[in-house]
Amino acid sequence: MPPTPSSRRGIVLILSSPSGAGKTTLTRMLLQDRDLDLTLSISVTTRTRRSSEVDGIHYSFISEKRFVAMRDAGELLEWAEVHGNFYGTPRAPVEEILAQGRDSLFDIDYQGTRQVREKLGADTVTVFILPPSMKELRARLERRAEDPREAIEKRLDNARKEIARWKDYDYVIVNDDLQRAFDDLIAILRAERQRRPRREKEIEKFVAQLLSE
Ligand SMILES: Nc1nc2c(ncn2[C@@H]2O[C@H](COP(=O)(O)OP(=O)(O)O)[C@@H](O)[C@H]2O)c(=O)[nH]1
Ligand SMILES: Nc1ncnc2c1ncn2[C@@H]1O[C@H](COP(=O)(O)OP(=O)(O)O)[C@@H](O)[C@H]1O
Repeated sequence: MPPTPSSRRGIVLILSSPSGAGKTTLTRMLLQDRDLDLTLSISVTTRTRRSSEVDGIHYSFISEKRFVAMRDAGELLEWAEVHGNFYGTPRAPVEEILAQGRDSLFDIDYQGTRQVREKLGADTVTVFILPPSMKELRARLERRAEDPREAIEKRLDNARKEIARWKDYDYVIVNDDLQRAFDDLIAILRAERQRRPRREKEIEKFVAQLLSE
């Protein structure tokens, strides 16, 4: 029998970008494509919920007290303070998906990316999304109209610092045309799934069988 996709090692696909560059939009597109079989890691955050967000789907919105308790109990795979709020990735769901040889999708910042890479090494694939221009970044944040003015200004202030981290990533995509950016992401995922080290065990078995014919 040819190797099945589920017999390889799972990948943690990480998307990062400055706020407004489009990682949430691209994440939603990836999740809508059921054939890709990606599972979103739902972060916990102390940030206020936006009107478009649903608790437990986009984030789990928790108090700072609860966040600190989870962090101190070792329940977070990584965590960071971003734009004055705490964000973290619950560890257990990610471990479960990886153990099944399936892939998780993370929408986290560069500080969290570094921590995950230290812990999961070669099982991580990291992609940085850039906006086509600073003017367009501001326009997208204003069009999204989900944050108060001060929050938008804070995100724009932080954007230059975040953009400077592009060299920490395996891949960089400029999100100008959305469909083009999405197609590039899928190409990255497909190629990464075929990498020999992720499929070593299953291919070894398959080749042994081929050679025995
Ligand atoms: N380290 C870390 N960063 C996160 C996590 N969840 C979200 N973030 C990042 O926090 C930043 C702010 O996210 P959010 O409040 O949704 O704002 P947005 O980027 O403007 O949509 C983004 O850079 C996210 O990638 C997490 O669990 N851990
Ligand atoms: N390629 C694109 N062209 C135009 N608008 C876009 C593009 N990608 C995303 N947007 C819009 O920009 C805004 C910010 O995108 P979002 O995905 O929320 O960014 P992030 O999660 O990185 O903060 C949203 O209103 C989204 O619809």
